[in-house]
Amino acid sequence: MTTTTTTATTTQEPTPSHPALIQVNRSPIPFASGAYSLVSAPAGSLLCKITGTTPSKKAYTSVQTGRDSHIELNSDLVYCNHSCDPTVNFDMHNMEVRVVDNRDLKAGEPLTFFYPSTEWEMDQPFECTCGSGEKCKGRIDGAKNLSTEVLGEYWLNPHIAEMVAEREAGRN
Ligand SMILES: C[S@@+](CC[C@H](N)C(=O)[O-])C[C@H]1O[C@@H](n2cnc3c(N)ncnc32)[C@H](O)[C@@H]1O
Repeated sequence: MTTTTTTATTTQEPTPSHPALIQVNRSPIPFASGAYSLVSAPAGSLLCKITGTTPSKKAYTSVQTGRDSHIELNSDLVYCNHSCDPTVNFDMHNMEVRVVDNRDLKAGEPLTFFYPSTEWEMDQPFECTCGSGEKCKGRIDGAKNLSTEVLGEYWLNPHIAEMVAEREAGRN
């Protein structure tokens, strides 16, 4: 008599870091995954504090926290993509993710921020696919190569605002 044993294989999803707040939609296409909001929240409100970070070198996953400092988020916040019409701000001085000031966030919307609001010169530039039409800036490589006028459309972290001011004064 022959016995056949079948072994079930399951793909284990990583444990969500923010199960009440963020849903990560994972794509088999490299760099095409994204974070989506599970909640609605008013403009300007605090969505979460940024915790559990570690200092790092500049990388496509890192976020700039100061002129010469970068961190790894070590959470599902890393899946927040860039948008030229973002839904949230990453405030790396107060370590907060807040809804943008000009509109409310609706459950189901992507959690996106304007990468040049934290990054001066990015490690891995890309052609933006945010789909924001005329608002889309095209190639995203950090604040350094965007005009002061364009940057003026967005909330900026203090380190980026400072570097823009220095550039204006001819020191950067
Ligand atoms: C920190 S990761 C964000 C999560 C990433 N989408 C993933 O699947 O791992 C940053 C990378 O995501 C991609 N990305 C983020 N926003 C994008 C956008 N608006 N257009 C095109 N690619 C984007 C770029 O490859 C970028 O280097």
